[in-house]
Amino acid sequence: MAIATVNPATGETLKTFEPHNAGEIEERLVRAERAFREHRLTGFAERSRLMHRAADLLEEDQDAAARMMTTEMGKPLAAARAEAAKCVKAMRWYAEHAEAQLADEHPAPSDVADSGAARAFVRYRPLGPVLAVMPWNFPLWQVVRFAAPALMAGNTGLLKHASNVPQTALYLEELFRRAGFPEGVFQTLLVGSDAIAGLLRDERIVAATLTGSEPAGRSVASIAGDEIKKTVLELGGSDPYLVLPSADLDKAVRTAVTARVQNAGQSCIAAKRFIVHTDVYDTFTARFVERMSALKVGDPTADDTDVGPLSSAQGRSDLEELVDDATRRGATAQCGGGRPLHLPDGWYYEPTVLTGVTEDMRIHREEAFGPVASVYRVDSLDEAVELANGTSFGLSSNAWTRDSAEQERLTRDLEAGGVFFNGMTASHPGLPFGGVKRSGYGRELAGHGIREFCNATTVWFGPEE
Ligand SMILES: O=CCCC(=O)O
Repeated sequence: MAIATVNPATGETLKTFEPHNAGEIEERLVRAERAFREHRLTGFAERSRLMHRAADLLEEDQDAAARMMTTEMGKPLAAARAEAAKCVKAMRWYAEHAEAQLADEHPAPSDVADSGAARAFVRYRPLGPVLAVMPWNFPLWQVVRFAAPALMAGNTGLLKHASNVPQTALYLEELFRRAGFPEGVFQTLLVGSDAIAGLLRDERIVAATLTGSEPAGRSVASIAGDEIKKTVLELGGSDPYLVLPSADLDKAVRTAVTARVQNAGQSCIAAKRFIVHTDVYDTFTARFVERMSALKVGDPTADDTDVGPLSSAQGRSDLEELVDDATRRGATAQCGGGRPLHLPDGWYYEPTVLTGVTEDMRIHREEAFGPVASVYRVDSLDEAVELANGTSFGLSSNAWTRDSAEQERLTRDLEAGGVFFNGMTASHPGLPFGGVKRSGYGRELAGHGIREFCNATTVWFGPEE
């Protein structure tokens, strides 16, 4: 895939970029390693000062950065502005909390004595240059949620961003440089995915993080595993959204729409499978279809647009195939189900609600990366849990119930990295984020995220001290 900015609203190629050649990649690896030697020795106060500066700069750039994202991957401008603001918040959050999160840990005195030590503690030390392979769907946020903790911990970062967001990738490198981070602390590699294997095998790269598809995760994890290098993987999701009889139905319907069509449905944590108890199924489905049909699909730069184009022609045809497969096998599109006729240019797809989805349909098993919801009817909580867990994914989950016994049961039984009650899944700097099963492993954000790329070093002093 060429490294290029192609406007998803028009299909027009706006700018193309030459990939870095072998020499340019080598220069960046040298710089990353050299920068790590210095950066690991800087204190938290200095790193925090620089991270705050990066946050301030991004805040000043919010509008321009948002326009860049909208042009490169098609999200509505308001959503792009919100993404930039979320990055600012996360940078400030790590600037303020990293030191406490990486403070020395002191084991129980009885365990220290039992180990024969006069004293012992755990220190979190940085690992080195980390490769970040990142996707286009949240082109700033996916990177910042890696970079803010990684840089605050004393690591250096090398970004291989998706090939359709090169301007955002270069902007991020420039942002950290303008903030004052020394040369080499954060760099963008303009390379295709064919360069990833070589980077992972390079001894200067010590670890990797990837947000992307399951095949991409498998490939990165297998090479990194072969090299005995730590990885964090955040892969796809097909999050369930349970609606049970005690739900506040108005809120459950309104939130369901946002949860499904955020980012034109191109979010790993978007709710995708709506599992609705039979007592409220008819009302929920009718109101959900009504609201999904009323969404305004169109120009992502217009203020009143709810749903922009999908990011690529390929993304749209993948989605079309899933929906066509389902309807061919007997599912019903209660609304949508195709391209909006009034938008012949650009990669638009209508908000779609499918009912009658069955196990033999691809959409039942695969991630629908676009504004397409599958609604299922269930007769009991047991059936809802079984259906919710009947997927290879386990990123997050949502449940609408005001019954505390049901909440307890779902907290115990839903196979996912998150269980969100009476609201929709959203990431937050202070809450760990990640999945189980084929949605990946490891955690981003919060203290869990910053410690992923640290060496938890046991420091032990014998009695002779
Ligand atoms: O695509 C997954 C990440 C979405 C988010 O963090 O809001």
